[in-house]
Amino acid sequence: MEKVVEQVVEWLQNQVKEAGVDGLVVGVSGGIDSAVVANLIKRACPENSLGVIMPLNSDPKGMEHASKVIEACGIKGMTVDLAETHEVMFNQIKNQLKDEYNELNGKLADANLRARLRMSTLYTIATNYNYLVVGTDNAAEWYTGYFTKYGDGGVDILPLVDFTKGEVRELAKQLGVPQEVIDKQPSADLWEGQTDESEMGITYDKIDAFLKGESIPDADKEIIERMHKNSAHKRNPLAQFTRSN
Ligand SMILES: Nc1ncnc2c1ncn2[C@@H]1O[C@H](COP(=O)(O)OP(=O)(O)OC[C@H]2O[C@@H]([n+]3cccc(C(=O)O)c3)[C@H](O)[C@@H]2O)[C@@H](O)[C@H]1O
Ligand SMILES: Nc1ncnc2c1ncn2[C@@H]1O[C@H](COP(=O)(O)OP(=O)(O)OP(=O)(O)O)[C@@H](O)[C@H]1O
Ligand SMILES: [Mg+2]
Repeated sequence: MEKVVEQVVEWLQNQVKEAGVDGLVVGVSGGIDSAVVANLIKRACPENSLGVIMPLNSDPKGMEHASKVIEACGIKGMTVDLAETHEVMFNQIKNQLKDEYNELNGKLADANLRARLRMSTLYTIATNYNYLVVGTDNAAEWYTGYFTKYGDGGVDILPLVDFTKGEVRELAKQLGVPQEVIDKQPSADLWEGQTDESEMGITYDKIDAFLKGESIPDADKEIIERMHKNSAHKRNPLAQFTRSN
């Protein structure tokens, strides 16, 4: 695992060099994926790496975990609370929609706006420091499209995209991520009580097994293949939709 860590760190350093930037920034949620990325960017750019905590009426325990992650890896930290910004923006949009506001679609739109406000915050900070925005999507999230287009999917580089969720857990152990962060249920934290596996209707273990070419029940395979097909537009945004293609 240490060898794998070294390879990813070297890759990150090359990305910084090739882009001609000065460092790297990531949003730190208190979840395992961003904890791993925070550790990796600290190793890649010890003096020029930043973790941003962006609470948005978030679970306080998660924010506590985010602070612990930043402390444990020694990365520079910053907090930008987005609750007020989100409330103002969502209410203004809702007021304009008036009686055409759709409660059901509105819940998802609200959740995705949260992810997109975080993306905007990270780019504002990245531009200030001349850093790249580092994404946290792993292979399971990327394949299924379980991320918000131009939200947490709106990033410059994706160091974990080749690693299954299980492999991310191995990396987390190797990097000394706090055990409580490793052990908790993955959650996008976009609404109260949300967990990735309950929303997707499938476990990460099953998605990982599928990605490794192992056999899984047909019903699970169908879920994964449906998610993959429906999210093709997210993995290659614009390339297939420009008129020149
Ligand atoms: N065929 C197509 N061609 C081109 N564009 C297409 C399209 N179909 C939809 N679209 C566009 O894409 C939009 C839908 O995509 P998107 O906005 O991403 O929204 P959507 O995929 O509906 O929702 C995002 C999902 O990712 C989850 N998520 C988000 C953030 C973080 C995490 C996490 O794990 O932490 C998880 C979230 O809980 C939710 O299940 C549509 O509103 C439309 O604008
Ligand atoms: N409150 C937050 N503060 C800062 N960044 C956040 C916050 N919530 C989400 N993010 C960013 O969005 C990314 C996507 O969230 P996601 O839940 O997939 O990853 P995670 O929380 O790191 O791990 P897990 O999937 O195990 O919960 C996070 O990794 C992080 O970069
Ligand atoms: Mg999370």
